[in-house]
Amino acid sequence: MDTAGRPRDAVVVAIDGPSGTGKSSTSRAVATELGLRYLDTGAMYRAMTWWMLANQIDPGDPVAVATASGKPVLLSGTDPLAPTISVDGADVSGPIRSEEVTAAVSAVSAVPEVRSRLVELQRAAVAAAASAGGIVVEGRDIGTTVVPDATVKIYLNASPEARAARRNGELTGARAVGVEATREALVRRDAADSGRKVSPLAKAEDAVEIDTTDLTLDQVIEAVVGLVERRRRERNLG
Ligand SMILES: Nc1ncnc2c1ncn2[C@@H]1O[C@H](COP(=O)(O)OP(=O)(O)OP(=O)(O)O)[C@@H](O)[C@H]1O
Ligand SMILES: Nc1ccn([C@@H]2O[C@H](COP(=O)(O)O)[C@@H](O)[C@H]2O)c(=O)n1
Repeated sequence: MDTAGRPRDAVVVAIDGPSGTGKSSTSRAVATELGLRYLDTGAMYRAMTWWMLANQIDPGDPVAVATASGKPVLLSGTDPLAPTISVDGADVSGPIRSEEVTAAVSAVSAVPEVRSRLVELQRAAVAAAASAGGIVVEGRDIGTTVVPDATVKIYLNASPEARAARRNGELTGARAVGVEATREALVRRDAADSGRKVSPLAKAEDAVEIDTTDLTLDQVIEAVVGLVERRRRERNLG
C-alpha cells in the first residue's frame, strides 16, 4: 500500500484546466490506452445543477442550493469508453450539456455544501478504482483538492481563442452562437471558476502544465501517456 492506502501499482491521474482545453477527450483516451477508469467531475457538477433547475431551485440562491444539495442521488459510470451520469436513476448525460445548465453551473459549483458532497463522491470513485489499476479524474480542483496525492498531475491550458474555436466546432443548430460569443462565455465561466473562494480552478504546484493551443489532440494524449508511464517506471525503481 502507498501512503494514501492505495495498492502500490494503482495510478491516479489528475487532469485539471479551464473549459475547452481538451480535458475530457484527453482523459478518456489516456484511461483507455492505460487500462484505467475515468471520472468526469464536471458532469457531476452539471448533474447537480440540472437537478436544481428541474426542481425550481434558483442556482443563484446559495442558501437554497446548499439546503437541497444532499437530495439528488448522483451516480457516475467510470468506463472511459462509455462514461455515464444519472440523477435519481435517470440518465442525464444529454440534458446536463444544455445552455441553461452551462450558464448556471458555476454558481452552483461555488456553494461549499455542493463541493463537499461531490468531492466525497469523487474520492469514493477513486478508492473504488484502485483495485482495478487506477483512474483518470478530470476537473478544476483535482490536483489541488480532490486527490492532492495523485500519482501524476496535469494542468491543460490553451488560448481563449483556440478553446472557443474548438467549443464552437461542437455547437450545432440553434446552439451555434458564433465564436466570439462562445469565447466570451468561456472567459466568463473561467473567471467564475477561478475566482470562487472554495477550491477554485487552479494549477497544483506539482502539476505539469501543457499548453494545447498549437498541439493536436493526439499530441496531447501522447504527452500525457508518456508522463504517466515515466512516473510508473520511476515508482517501480523507487
Ligand atoms: N488539442 C486539440 N486540438 C484540437 N481540438 C481539440 C484539442 N483538444 C480537444 N479538442 C476538441 O475540442 C473540443 C473540446 O474538448 P473537450 O470536451 O475534451 O474539452 P474540455 O476541456 O473537457 O472541455 P469542458 O471542460 O468544457 O468539458 C472537442 O471537440 C475536442 O475534440
Ligand atoms: N472539479 C470540478 C469540475 C467542474 N466544476 C464546475 O463544473 C463546470 C462544468 O465543468 P465541465 O468540465 O463540464 O466544463 C465548471 O465550469 C465548474 O464550474 C468544478 O467546479 N469542479
